[in-house]
Amino acid sequence: MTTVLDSIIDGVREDLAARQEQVPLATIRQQAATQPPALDALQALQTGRTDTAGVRIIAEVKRSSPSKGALAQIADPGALAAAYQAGGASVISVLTEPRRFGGSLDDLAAVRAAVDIPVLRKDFMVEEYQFHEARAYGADLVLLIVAALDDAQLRDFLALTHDLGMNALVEAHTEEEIERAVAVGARIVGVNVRNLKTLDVDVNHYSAMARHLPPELVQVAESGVTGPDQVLDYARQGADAVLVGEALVKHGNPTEAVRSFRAASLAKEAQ
Ligand SMILES: O=C(O)c1ccccc1NCC(=O)[C@H](O)[C@H](O)COP(=O)(O)O
Repeated sequence: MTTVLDSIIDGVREDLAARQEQVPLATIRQQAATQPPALDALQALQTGRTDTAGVRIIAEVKRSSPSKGALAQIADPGALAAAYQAGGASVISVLTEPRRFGGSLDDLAAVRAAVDIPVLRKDFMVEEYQFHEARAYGADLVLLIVAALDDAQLRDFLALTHDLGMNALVEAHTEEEIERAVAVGARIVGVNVRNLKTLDVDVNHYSAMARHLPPELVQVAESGVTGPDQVLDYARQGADAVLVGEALVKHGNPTEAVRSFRAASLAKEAQ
């Protein structure tokens, strides 16, 4: 059966083939090599569970989604990202897939130019070219979706990511996917409570999966945040960082939204 994830990836491959015709791999590699070194996303996220600064927020620039359609008119993604940073975001996530998410590499470049914190290229990474492209457009961190890759690809792409000086958010949904992420040496593991095959979102899924996450890894709770209470809940389950899209792009005041999410997690120890 063809899943939503399969059909997204088919589109990604078609678009990628067109881009590779325009800009060959050798050229994009050269462009990547001219970028300043990637910022350290691992450091930006890794003490979210243990220090007193509260859970780290990965704030997303998300125009639309397969599950919800259009979410927000984002006229200036750089300005939105700067507003997130002003609220205390630790990392900015930029969806660059155009067909279902309305994103682009131009969005990534605009965000890179507007902030001085790490930037995640959030896309469906299935070929080497995309990793050089991510770096060429200023990404510090890329997404590796375990469900979209076999073990050899996961291992090779993680190594390539590190060779390029970037970090990877390795995204799992099931216990088996967490085991695969750990086995290839992931340093930052996300549990997406959205099932990318069915699009079902179940925020309680995080607590069911969190117990399988090795404590030494950076742990990220992804999706399903509607307000500060959910951020606090993920923080209580041990998340170092929480990735938020829809709730932030729909909020009228993105700086205040990030600030309130961050502040909510500080209540973790209070009860
Ligand atoms: O958002 C979707 O509908 C979606 C569908 C298929 C694959 C990926 C999808 N979203 C990517 C994400 O995981 C989210 O953008 C991210 O975790 C933020 O989620 P949310 O805060 O629930 O917008």
